[in-house]
Amino acid sequence: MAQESPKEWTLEEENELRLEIDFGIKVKLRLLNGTAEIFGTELAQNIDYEFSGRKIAVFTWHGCKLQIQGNCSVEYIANETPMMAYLNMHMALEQRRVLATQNNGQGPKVLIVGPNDVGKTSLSKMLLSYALRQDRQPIYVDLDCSEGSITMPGCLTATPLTEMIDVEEGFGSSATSAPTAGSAVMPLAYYYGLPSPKDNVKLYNMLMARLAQSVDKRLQEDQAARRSGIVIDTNGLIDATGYEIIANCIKAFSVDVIIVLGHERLYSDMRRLHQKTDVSVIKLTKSGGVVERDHAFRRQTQNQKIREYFYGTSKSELAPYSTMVNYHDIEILQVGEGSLAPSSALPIGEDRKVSETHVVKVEPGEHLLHSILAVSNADKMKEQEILETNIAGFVYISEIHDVRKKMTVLSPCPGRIPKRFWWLGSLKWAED
Ligand SMILES: Nc1ncnc2c1ncn2[C@@H]1O[C@H](COP(=O)(O)OP(=O)(O)OP(=O)(O)O)[C@@H](O)[C@H]1O
Repeated sequence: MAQESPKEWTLEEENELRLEIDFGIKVKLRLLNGTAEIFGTELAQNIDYEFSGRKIAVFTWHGCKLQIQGNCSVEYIANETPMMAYLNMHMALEQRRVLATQNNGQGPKVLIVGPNDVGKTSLSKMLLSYALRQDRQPIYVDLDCSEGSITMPGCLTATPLTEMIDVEEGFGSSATSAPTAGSAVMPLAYYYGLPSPKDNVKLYNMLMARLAQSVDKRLQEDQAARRSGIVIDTNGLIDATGYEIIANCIKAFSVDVIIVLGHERLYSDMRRLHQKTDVSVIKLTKSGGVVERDHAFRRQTQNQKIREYFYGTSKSELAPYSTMVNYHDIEILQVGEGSLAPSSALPIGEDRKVSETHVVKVEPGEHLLHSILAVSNADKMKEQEILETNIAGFVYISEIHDVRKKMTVLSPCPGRIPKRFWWLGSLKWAED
C-alpha cells in the first residue's frame, strides 16, 4: 500500500488524540510543538515514536501539534476525558507520600480493580508515571497474569520503578528477570503459568501472598520505595472468585486505597466491605477511549510480548542464544495437574485443594515443542519451597531431538542455563 503523507493534528488543551494501530502496521508519531503525554509519560519534541499493534491516547494539558506518519485503523480527537479526575487522584496520593516522608512512614498502597477493558493498566501507568515525574520511586505490582505488562504472560510481578516508563515499549517489553537483557527495570517474578486466576485459585493466592511478602521486605529496606508506595494492577475478574482474590490481595499487601474503575456495583460492594476500616474506596470513571480487545488481539499482543522478550524491539534489538540441552540436565515441573482433572478422577483420599498445588515432574518429549518455560531460581526440589521461589527468566523450546534425548532452547542469556528446574505452564509460541 502506498504510504500516505504525514498528517498533522492540532489539539486544544485537555484534549486527546486516540489512535488504534493494527499489528503489522508501523505508525510514527511526532510532537511538533506544545506538550503531550502517553499514559503519563511526556513526549519529547521532534522525535519520532514508532508504534505497532497498539491502542493509545496522546493527551495534552496545554495544547499541542502532532504529526502522524502511517495508517491508523482509528484516529480521532476526544475533548471529554477523565484525565482531570486521574490527576486529582494522583495529587491525593502524593499528599500521602508527603506525609509518609515527614513521618518516615508508608506511602499509599493502591489497588486498582474493575472489569476487563476499563483502563486499569493504563491508569496504573499514569499514576506511576506521575509519581516518577515527582521523583518518587513507586513499586508496580502486576497481578494480571493474562497480560504480562512487565515480562511474560503467566507471571505475578513486582517492579521497583526508578526511570520513566517508556512511551513505545510501555513498562519495558524487553524487561526480564535475566540481568543480561540490559533492561532498566528488574521485576521480581513468580510463575503462575495459567491465563486466569480462576484456573488455579489456590496457587494464585499462594503466589500473591508470597509476592506480597517480598514487596513488604523491599519496602522495609528501601526508604524511597516505602515513601512512594505501591500501585497494584489486577486482572478483570469480579465474580465471586474475583471478590475472594481481591479480599486476599487487600490483606496480603495491606492495601489502603482501592480505586474502582468503571463499575458501580463493585464500587458499592467495596465501600460496604470496607466502611469500618481505614481503607479508602474511590470511584473513577472509565475513559471513553478504552478499547475492548477481542481474543485475537490479546493473543497477538501476547505473541508480540514473547517475541520482544527474546528479540527485543526495533529500538533495542536483542539477539537470543540457541543452546542444546540434555534431557537429563534439567527437570521439567508442572503445578496442579490434578486440578485439570474432574474431582472423580483424582486419586482416592486426595481432594482438589491438595492437587492444586501439587508439583509433578513432566517427562521431556515432543509435546514440549514451542513451549515457553519459566526457569526457577530454586536449586533444590522441595515442593512448597520450589513453588514459592521466584524465576530467573524464560526459555523457548524450538526443537526436540527425542531420539538423542536433547532439545534446542532459545534463551536471552549465552551459555549453559545454570538452573535445573523449569516450569511448564500453558504458554505456547510459534516463532515466526
Ligand atoms: N484513552 C484511551 N484512548 C485510546 N486507547 C486507550 C485509552 N485508554 C486505554 N486505551 C487502550 O485500551 C486498551 C484497554 O486498556 P487497559 O489495558 O488499560 O484496560 P484493562 O482494564 O487493564 O484491561 P484488562 O484488565 O482486560 O487487561 C489498551 O489497549 C489501552 O492501551
